[in-house]
Parts: sequence; structure tokens; C-alpha cells
Amino acid sequence: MTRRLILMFLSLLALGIALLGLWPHAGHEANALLLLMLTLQAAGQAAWHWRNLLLSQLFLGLSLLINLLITCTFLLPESWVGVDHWGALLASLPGDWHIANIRPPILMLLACLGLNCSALLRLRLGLGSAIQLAQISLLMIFAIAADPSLSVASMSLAGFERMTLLSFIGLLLLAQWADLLPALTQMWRRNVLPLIISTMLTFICLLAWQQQSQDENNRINQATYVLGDKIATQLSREINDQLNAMRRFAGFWSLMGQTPTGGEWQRLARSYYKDFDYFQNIAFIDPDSVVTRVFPDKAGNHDVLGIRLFDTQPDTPLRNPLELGIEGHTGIIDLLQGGKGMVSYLPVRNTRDGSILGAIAMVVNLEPLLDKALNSARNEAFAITLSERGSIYIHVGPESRLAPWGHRIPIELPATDLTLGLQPTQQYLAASRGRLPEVTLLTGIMLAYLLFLVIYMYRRVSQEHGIVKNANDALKEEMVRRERLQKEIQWLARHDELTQLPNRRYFLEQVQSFSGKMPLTVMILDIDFFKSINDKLGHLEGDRYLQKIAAVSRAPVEAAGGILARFGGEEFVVCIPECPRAVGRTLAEELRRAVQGAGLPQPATDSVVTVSVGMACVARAPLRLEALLQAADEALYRAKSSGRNQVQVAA
Ligand SMILES: Nc1nc2c(ncn2[C@@H]2O[C@H](COP(=O)(O)OP(=O)(O)OP(=O)(O)O)[C@@H](O)[C@H]2O)c(=O)[nH]1
Repeated sequence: MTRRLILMFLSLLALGIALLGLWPHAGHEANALLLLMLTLQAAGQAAWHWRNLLLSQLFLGLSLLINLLITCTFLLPESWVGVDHWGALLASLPGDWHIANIRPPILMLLACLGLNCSALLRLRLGLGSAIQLAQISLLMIFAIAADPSLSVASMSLAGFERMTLLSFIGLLLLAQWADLLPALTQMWRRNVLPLIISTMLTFICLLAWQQQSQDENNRINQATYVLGDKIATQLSREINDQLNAMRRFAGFWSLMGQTPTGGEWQRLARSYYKDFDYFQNIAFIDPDSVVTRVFPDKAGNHDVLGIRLFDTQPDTPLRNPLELGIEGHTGIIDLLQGGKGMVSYLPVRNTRDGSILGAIAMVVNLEPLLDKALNSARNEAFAITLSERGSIYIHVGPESRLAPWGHRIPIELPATDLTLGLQPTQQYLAASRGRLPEVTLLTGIMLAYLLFLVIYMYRRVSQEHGIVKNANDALKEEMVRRERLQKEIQWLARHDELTQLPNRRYFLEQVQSFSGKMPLTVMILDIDFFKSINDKLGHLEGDRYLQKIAAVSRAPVEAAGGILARFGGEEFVVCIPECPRAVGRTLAEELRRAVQGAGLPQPATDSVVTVSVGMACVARAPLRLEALLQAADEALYRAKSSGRNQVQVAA
């Protein structure tokens, strides 16, 4: 209970941090969507830790939907659902929504997705929760360590917001690890190998993603640079072309050797002017720096007629052509007609005597010039600027949602350090960036997850197989043991443990099987004065005597095809099938001698141990065993009473 409370507290703490750190404020409506997703996720996970399944599935499911929608913007090819389509979808929401500001960096988004899925799958080891958490941990490490520029066209989560999101994911991840750990430590054998293999695969995928993202960034960067370079080249070419044209124009008046008359000026200037529509105007300035002619003769230009430029602009480069006979160029200046531009002054000298007739002023307005150079390149994808030493003179295109990088390309122009700036928009980056890195990453993560499941299942099945096999082996062993025991019991039931001879029961069974093998001889052997052996030498020694006598008697009986059994106490009984009386008697004598020959000391007689034998024989069926044994017993009694150590045969 306490553990679950702590885990729930961690999830709610994550929620609190997210609310504090990402609460939408002016201009950040987009955070609202992210915040909604995170709120649902944290609430869902807290509900899971509290084991409220229904609530957790509801919250997590809704959060998953938002997450998948955002993930799709990274994955779906531009030709399927373009960035513009996503934009149109977002435009229907109130506020400033845009693809680049609704989606967090892909690694963090996938970490949230993973946390969401593992909680939805109820942190079950069998469904691969261990690898999911390991993958999320790896994503976190990369999210912290990787270059932020790899997450193109995502929220620019700076400092505090980035820390907020990282802490949010970190806390939820910590809670899930803590929840899973007890089960994982129990089942670590099953998990450790697939975990290592799949984590390594995920790591490789992340490296591949990093590399591909880098390549993709370089490609876009390069393409943007090429475009910028093209515009810059176009700009300098335009200016140089019109400068050359103006040089020809000035050269014409030099050849004429006179200042232009109104009609000539209009005619010739018009033909030049129409080729370069970004000219603000062309003017003729007399040697005293007074503007005497201007084309076109329209409102703004008309105002400059008659102005003595040395008065208004004492340091004007106009002094170059008028005083030195060489070209003079301004930098970027505020034009008298308004706007930013540059003026080139070209000398007009009489070619015959070299006298300075005046100067041609060529006023170029930067904005139309840039327009002409941009040609079709002017669109909403790039912000283009013209600047000089940090001061931006012209800005064309969007001013916000720009990429965090851009290119600055110097333009080769006389007397200026003009620089062209080109900065793509986030929209352009999102649309033109290939989806391969993200597709690789997600496919790799899925593959690693599936690989984990396959290895995990294989190990689980083989472990269970091992358990079944062990149980089987134990069962087999038990069966063998029981069989052996049963045999032992069976043997004990039929044998005498001390002498290893068949007992009375087994003897009676065997004798029944001899019933057709007539003639049949039965003997009873009784050790003489055995009591005194026990009394004098002890029972243990008595047992040893019994064993010895059984051993010496057994071989001759079995050689004759009969059976020797211990009948009880110090009495043995013999039955030999197909044994006539005479043969039986000989065998009985042989047994008696064998016992005597064993040389076991007999304290009662100070001699050796002997046996008395009573024998009975039946010549033909039917076998009446009881009567036969009775006859043998009576013969034994006679042998005992006749002095022992002898064989008596029943009549
Ligand atoms: N050590 C030992 N003694 C046994 C066993 N079974 C019976 N006896 C002993 O055998 C003895 C039999 O003695 P008795 O029946 O009096 O006969 P006996 O001393 O042999 O004398 P006779 O038969 O008349 O020659 C008893 O003292 C029993 O205790 C046994 O398994 N082990």
C-alpha cells in the first residue's frame, strides 16, 4: 500500500511539474495540446499505480491518441499528409497553432509514447515492459545528450521548458521502474539476455537515427545555401550588368562631347531604363553637382531636379567623377526619393579634350532589385534579408517561426559590404525534411521490442520445458525406486532375511509346482543342541551358525534340482522333485556330513555342530504335503531320540 502511494505520488508530482513549467502563456497556446497530453498521461499512470484499471485506460488511451497524432506528423510522408494539411487542421483551433510549435522533440515524444504503452500494457513482464522501460531510458539519455538541432521543426524547448519535460518523463519512468522491479528481480534470469540484446539493437537504431538526422540536416542546409548563393550571384550580376550598361550610357555622352538635350536624354534614357526596372532613376549632373536631367520624369524624381548635391551631401562620392574623372559609388543610403538604395556616379568626359562634362547618376532601389533577383524564389519558405554590417536594410518573407539557423552570403558590389541572409521557416524544414530518420528510429524500436518478445518467449518456454523435464526425471526415478522397493518387499515376503533362503511360504508354493514330478522327497533338518550355542556363544554367533549351515546345505540341494528353505527357528526343510527314496537318503547323508564337515564348534558336546534329518518320500501322486511333512517330522523326532546326528527315513 505504502509503495503504491509513493508511486502514485511520483506520477502526480510529474503532473505538477508539467503544469507549472508548461502552463500556456501569451503566444504559447501550443503548449496547451502538449500539456493536455501530459496531464492525461500522468493522471492515467497515477490511476494505474492505484490499480484503478478503468480510469487509467481511459486517461492513457486519450493521451495515446494525441501522442500518436503528433507522432504521425513526423512519420507520414509529405505526399500522403503534407505539412500544409496538418497546418489546416491546426488552423481551425483558436490561437497560434503551427506544426513546429505543437510537437516536442521526437525523442521526448517517443519516450512519452513508450511510457504510455507500457502503462496501458499494465507493466507486464510477459508483454515486454522491461525492454520498453530500457528503451525509454535510452531515449532519455539521447534526448539529454544529443544535439538539439537534430530535432528539426519541433518546439524550441529552451532551458526551463526542456528541464520540465525531461523531469516529467524522468519521474514517470522512475515510478514505472519501481513498480516493475520486484517482478523483474524475481524473473531476471528470463529477462536479462533478451534485455541486453534488444537494448543494444535500440542503441544502434538511435545511433542510426542520429546519423541520418545529421545527413538530412546537412542536405537541407546545403540546399538552402545553394539557393542563397544563387540569389546573391544573381544580385551582383544584375548590378554589374546595369553598371556596365550605364558605363556605355555615360560613354555615349562622352562621345557626343556635350551635355544631353532634353529630347535626346528622354529617348536614350528610356531605352536603358526599360531594361532595368529596379532603377529608381538615371540622372545627369552638371560639373557643379546640380541635377539637370532625370529619368523617368515622375513625381519623386522630379523633386531632385535642380538640387546641388555638393550642398546636400558634402562628402558624396560624386566628387570622384566631377573632380577626378573616376567612378564613385555610395554604400547603402537613404534615397532622396525614399527607400534604401545605392547610387553610382559615372564620369562623362569630352573624349576630344578630356574636360569633365558632368556625371551620370544611377540610383538603384534595393527592394525592387532584390525582387528581380529573387524572381520565383520569393515565397513563404524563407526569410531573406539584405544587411550591411549588422544593420538589416531589407527583410523579405516571414519574420517568425524561422529555423534556428541561416546562411549569410556576401554580395560582391563596389563600395558596400552587403550581405544576403537566408533563413528557412520551420514550415519549410518540416515539409522538406525526409522522414527516413524517424521511420528508422521507430521501426528499430519496434523491431527491438519484437525481438525481445521472441527471445523472452523462447526462454520462457525452454525454462518451463526444463521444469517439466526435471519433474519427469524425478518421477521416473521415483518409479524405479518404488519398483526396486516392491521387489525387495516381494523378496522379503518369500525369503528369510538372515539366511537368504526361501521361507516357509515360498517353500510351500514351490512344492505345489513339483506336484507332478514324482517321486518327491522331503527332509527336515534340525540343528542339534542349538539352544546351547545361543546360550554359550550368544545369539549373534547363533545367527552366524544358521547362515553357515544354510550356505553349506544349499549347494547340494540345488544341484539336485530341489529347494532348501528355512522353516523356522533352527529348522530347515528340503524338497527334491523326481527324487526316489534311495537318492534322497544319500543326499540327506550328504547334507548331514556337509554340516558336520563345516566344523562349527558345539560347546554342548565339545565337538562340532551336527544336524538330525527326518526324511519322507512319496512315490506317486497325489501329493499330500501336510502328511508328507508330518512323516518327515516324525522321522526327525526318531533321529533326535536315537542320539541325533543321523538320518531317519519315514516308512
Ligand atoms: N540365534 C538364533 N537362535 C534361534 C533362532 N530361532 C530359534 N533359535 C533358537 O533355537 C533354539 C532351539 O532350541 P530347542 O528347540 O530347545 O532345541 P535344541 O537346543 O536345538 O535342542 P534339540 O533340537 O533338541 O537338539 C532356541 O534356543 C531358540 O531361541 C534364530 O533365528 N537365531
